[in-house]
Amino acid sequence: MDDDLVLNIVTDGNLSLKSGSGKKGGRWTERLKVKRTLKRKSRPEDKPTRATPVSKTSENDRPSKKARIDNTQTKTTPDVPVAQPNSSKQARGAQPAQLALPSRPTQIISSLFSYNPKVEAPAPRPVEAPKIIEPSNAPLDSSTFSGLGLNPLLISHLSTKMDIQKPTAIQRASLPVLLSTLPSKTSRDVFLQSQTGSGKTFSYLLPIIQDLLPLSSLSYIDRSIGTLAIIIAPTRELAKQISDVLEAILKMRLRAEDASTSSPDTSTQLTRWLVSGLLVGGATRTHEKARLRKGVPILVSTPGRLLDHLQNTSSFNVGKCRWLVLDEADQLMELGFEETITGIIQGLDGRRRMAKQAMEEGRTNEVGGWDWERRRKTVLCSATIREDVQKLAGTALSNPLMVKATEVDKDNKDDKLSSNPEKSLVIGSTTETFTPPSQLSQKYVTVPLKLRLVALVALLRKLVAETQVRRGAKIIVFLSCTDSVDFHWNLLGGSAMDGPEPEASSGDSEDDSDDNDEDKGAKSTPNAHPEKVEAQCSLLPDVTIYRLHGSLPNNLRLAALKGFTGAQGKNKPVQEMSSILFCTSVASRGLDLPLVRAVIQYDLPTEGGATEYVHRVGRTARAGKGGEAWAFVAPSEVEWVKWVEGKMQGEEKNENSRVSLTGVSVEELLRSGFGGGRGSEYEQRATEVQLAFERWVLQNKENALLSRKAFLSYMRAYATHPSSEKHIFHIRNLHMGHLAKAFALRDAPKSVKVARAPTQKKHEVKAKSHRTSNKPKADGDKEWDRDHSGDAEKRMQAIVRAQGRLTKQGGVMASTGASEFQISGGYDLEKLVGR
Ligand SMILES: Nc1ncnc2c1ncn2[C@@H]1O[C@H](COP(=O)(O)OP(=O)(O)OP(=O)(O)O)[C@@H](O)[C@H]1O
Repeated sequence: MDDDLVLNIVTDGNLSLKSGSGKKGGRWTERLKVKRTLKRKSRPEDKPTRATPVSKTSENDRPSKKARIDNTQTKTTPDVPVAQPNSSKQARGAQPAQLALPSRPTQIISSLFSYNPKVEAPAPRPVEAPKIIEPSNAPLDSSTFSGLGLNPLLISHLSTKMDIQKPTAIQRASLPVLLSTLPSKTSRDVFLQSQTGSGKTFSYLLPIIQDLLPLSSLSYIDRSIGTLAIIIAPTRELAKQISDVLEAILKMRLRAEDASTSSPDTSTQLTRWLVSGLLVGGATRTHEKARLRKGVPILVSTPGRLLDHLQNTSSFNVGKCRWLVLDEADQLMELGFEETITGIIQGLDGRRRMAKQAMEEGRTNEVGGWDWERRRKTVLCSATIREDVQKLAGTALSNPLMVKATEVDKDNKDDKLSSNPEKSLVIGSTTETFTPPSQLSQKYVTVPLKLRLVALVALLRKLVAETQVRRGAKIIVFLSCTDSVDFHWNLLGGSAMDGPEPEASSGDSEDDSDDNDEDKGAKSTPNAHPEKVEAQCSLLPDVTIYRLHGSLPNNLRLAALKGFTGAQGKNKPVQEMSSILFCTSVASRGLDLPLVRAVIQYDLPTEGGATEYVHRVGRTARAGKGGEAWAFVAPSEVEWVKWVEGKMQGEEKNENSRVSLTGVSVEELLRSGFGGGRGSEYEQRATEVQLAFERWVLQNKENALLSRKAFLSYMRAYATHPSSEKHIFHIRNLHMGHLAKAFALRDAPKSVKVARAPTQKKHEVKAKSHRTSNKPKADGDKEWDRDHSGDAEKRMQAIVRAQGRLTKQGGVMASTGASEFQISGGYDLEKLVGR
């Protein structure tokens, strides 16, 4: 028997020591070690107790003794009787004699509540009268759409059909500029910058529609005029969302209800030629070409697909295009679309020149009278003015005006904007800070690694319970990688408190690694329900759980979003449906998911730092509504709180506008999630939940693989925090054994080594030093590493970046992964390779 096993087993004081003391042979040091161990075990005061927290939280602080878990043994917790797993090793009868287990063996599992690093209690919140915080992105009472010059047909439609009564600050600032009837040659491009959820979409859609609407009174204008406005969005989801809003506006009545009105805008008979179209790939090219040939006056598209049609679809009539909108510019840049956009602008210019020339030379059947002098107006929208966004603005915009909600707000008070729109508009503010809406309540909880999973469940239960009484709760949980999303979604959807007894080992034991891969299912699909995105969880009754990430096919991604927002509610109204979305950062930008009550950053952003944090929390507290943001912070990451507050605060020293996160203790959270009860009752309930999760992982090899994969991908994602954040997020600060608990594993998977970029390898080597075993890597792990060496999300971004580069350079693409990520379809890449 291995000495380590004896040393690390927490035993019952009544256990017989006899059999273990009879060790014969081996070196004398080993014999002495065994003797001492057994002696220690016989002293009751040496038994580890639950209330033995080990202190310190600083960088290299690790619990002085790790509660090693041995999944080859049967084990017990101090409090909770546990179902008996049939680990394969145990099934082979390797240990019982030496351990002299009680006749009805119970399982020993390291307690969730012992050996955690001490976490400093959050500073007590000062008791002060509740402040009334003015929402910073809400519609304004002081302004009306008609005062801004919006067409009465649009105003009436917004008000009666879309419940939009007053403009938001960015709409009040931008509409006068974008609706302005300045001479066409002097009209300027616009950079729209405003907080998340402040209504940027209406800010450009309304002016576009108002501009094109008068054409509807010309009898000879129909769809064959081609595309007059193009809106580019970085992802399919976003493009679809914009297209839905556009369609909703275009359903407007084309005649005022009171047709007797004297307004020329409302009395003229308008034709319904103004329709929208969506180009995002996925549909067959022939089908898309047919739609373009018919004519799509307002087009919403992702960049790659648009460039493809500009280069290859001759019937794409876009020579008269008057508007180009680049939405979510910061994400367009992050995904490497800069060169694609340059290509699009060149393509549009080229088509315009050709169309004009054809007209001048009489080579076209089109009717004359088009204002060819009018230049195309480009609008760039972004929540941030980062350097790369400014770079894009420099390329795409000509002589731009910057419209910012706050600055123009100040000016509006003096009534200056309407008379001189350019006065307050400056480009290139360098002291820019990016803050969430003021009414958003931001909280953080410092959670020891072992408690992460149960703390997440507790928080979800708390948030659901708080809102379910009155209305449905919609909660978004951000995770760092696709594997982790799949695991958590499957785990919550699959585990049951009274779940079945496990049938197989977790796949972490030595025995598994000796097995043939095919036998143990290592090659089976790791995702238990590859075609599903919807699940129910017994711990969260009446709540539907969805998942969303870049590796899901497009139809499932859209189904997840639709389901989450409640569009599929059967018996209940949308606002009463409770749902939770587990997702990666793919859902962090631009998506407007109505009624989101809370955003949980279970994993803090690995890329994008504070900006990404603000984008993610911006999925709630939209358009002046309330919302909560929760961040899970590990004990070694506490410095992050001050760091992110500082980033959001910027150079602003005004105490009244302080951006701060409120600390909540993990005990308080667990109590509220698992029922207050007396004393530490919540600990017992949390432990039961943890055990139910661990049983689920032990239940079959597929679950075990999901869990291990998620653990390893999490580690890889963690290692990608930029070097400027390494003082907060360093892999060496993570206790592997404790982290394993957060993936319902009873021990850390044996390998985190993956063939990756050199910088990452460095971290992985360090991570390896924390492994509980130095034994050679199991074959199964090698196989796994080879097959899953990259996090899907990262690969997606790399492919998209490469695509952006290749568009311009005509380089060679080694792999065509686009279809895997459904970004722009394999065809685009094949074509690029061919060029
Ligand atoms: N004037 C308004 N009154 C009420 N609600 C509005 C108004 N304008 C927009 N909204 C709503 O506000 C929400 C956010 O709008 P939108 O998605 O355009 O924000 P955004 O500024 O683009 O946010 P992000 O930067 O996160 O993409 C939407 O649900 C929209 O319907």
